[in-house]
Amino acid sequence: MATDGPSLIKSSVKPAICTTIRYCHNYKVVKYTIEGVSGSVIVAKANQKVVSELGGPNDMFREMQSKNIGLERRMLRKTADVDLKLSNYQGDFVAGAGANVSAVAHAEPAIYAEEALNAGGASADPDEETSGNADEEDDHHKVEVGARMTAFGMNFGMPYKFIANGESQSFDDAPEAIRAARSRLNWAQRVFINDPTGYQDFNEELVFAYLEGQKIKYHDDGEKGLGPRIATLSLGAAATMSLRVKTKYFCPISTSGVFTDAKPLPLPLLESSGYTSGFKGKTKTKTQSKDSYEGRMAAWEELQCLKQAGDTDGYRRRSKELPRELGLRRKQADPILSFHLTHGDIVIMEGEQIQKYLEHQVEPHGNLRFALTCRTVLPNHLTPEQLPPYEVEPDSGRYDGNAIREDGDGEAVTW
Ligand SMILES: O=C(O)CCC(=O)C(=O)O
Repeated sequence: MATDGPSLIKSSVKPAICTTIRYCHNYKVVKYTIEGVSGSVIVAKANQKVVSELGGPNDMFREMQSKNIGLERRMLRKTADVDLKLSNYQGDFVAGAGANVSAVAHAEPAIYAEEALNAGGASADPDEETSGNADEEDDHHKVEVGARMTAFGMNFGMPYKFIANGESQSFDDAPEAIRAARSRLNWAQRVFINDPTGYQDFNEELVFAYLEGQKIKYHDDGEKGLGPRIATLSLGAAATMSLRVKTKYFCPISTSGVFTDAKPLPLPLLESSGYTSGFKGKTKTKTQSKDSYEGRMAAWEELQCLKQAGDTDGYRRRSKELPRELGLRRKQADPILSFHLTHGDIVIMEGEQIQKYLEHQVEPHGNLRFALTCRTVLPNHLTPEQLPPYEVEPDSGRYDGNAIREDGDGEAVTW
């Protein structure tokens, strides 16, 4: 297992991941690319100069606690198109559902701020195994009407489909910290990804506030109608973010025991997720080699042939038979990547395949953490009724990173 270089806190990075590090504008920018999955996960670690910059993370964190920004544990919107994914935003329930977090944070903002930062830094155990949750894919079918989101949330700009219509607010009326986060995250995608052709202005910002014990369980952000880049600014307490391969791509068998027809991901990625090709399984009479990678690949190719030949019955029958023949057992993948996020850090997930093949969870460690996540909601994906009653103006792009520019930003180091 590799680590991301000299640092007090080590990330857990499995071998199928390539790590590149460079230093830029006082951020340590760590880029993870994953074998067989296009795109990348970029973690930009902020230093003291970054967090104390005028209008930067410290000022934003203070403002987020001193203004009422409408954070609530919101009811999940229940419509046919989001039904299956509602649990993306469900998790552990806390007392006082529906309460307004600003009121809590208002009580003693300064103490709260300090406690949250200290608790996050001191209590986190980044090398701890992330807890293997029950299969969230299955939870999708158990969503109850009236369920609330895990954390306290508020949305700005374009509406986001997990937030009820009419509950998003214009950036124009938002506190400065919200607008500043959007601007900084737009800057971050320009500077840290450095691919002008892929740039799309973020037009939506979902703010989550996590109080003690709240977290967001494994989910993906790959909803239809979103641009391929998602960027989050962390404020306050530390957190551990983990990514793992989705169960259906780790083990090609559905909950109902049918072969899930997707080309197997590269073996090193599966092995990094805890898969052992051709493990020895015991039957009553003999020890058999089961669930080999070659077997999975051959099964997938067989199904492609049946599909191409238009043999629907054969396809259906073999889809049911193959899991047993191959000795497949449904199993959740181990995380392939876990890293520690602290106050001021930025995470950018870039590329559709990151959302397609992987899912992520975030577990805060302190008393108060804000996650300000920006996305690009493609306007033509929304119906006229779903469009907000206000214009979402482009980000005026005020943030330019000049106050934290460093001479001689280092060469990238890759391994
Ligand atoms: O809390 C975070 O850092 C990320 C939140 C998240 O995963 C999401 O908004 O989809």
